[in-house]
Amino acid sequence: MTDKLTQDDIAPLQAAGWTLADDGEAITKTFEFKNFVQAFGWMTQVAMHAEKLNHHPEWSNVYKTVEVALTTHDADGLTALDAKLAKKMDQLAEG
Ligand SMILES: C[C@H](O)[C@H](O)[C@H]1CNC2=NC(N)=NC(=O)C2=N1
Repeated sequence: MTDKLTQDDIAPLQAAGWTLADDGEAITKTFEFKNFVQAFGWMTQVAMHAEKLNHHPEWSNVYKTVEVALTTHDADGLTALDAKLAKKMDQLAEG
């Protein structure tokens, strides 16, 4: 099992707009797109990466907004997999 992230690992994610949950066990972010197709297209791309990583987001979509929470259930907290998926999500949202 991957080690838990330290505050030093989490700081750059917070700088990129991710919010640390009060219990420290998840990071959250709200992604806003131009329209539903952009939002759902992004979710589809992220889903392929999540499956490849075997690490899956908790998320919900309303029209052009996607609310995301990342945590590693197996570790009851944040691990490198969450950081990796968060970065991928940011990258795909920019492009
Ligand atoms: C059996 C399977 O490998 C595990 O359940 C994986 C699947 N996807 C997962 N996704 C997330 N976010 N956390 C996990 O602990 C996790 N575990």
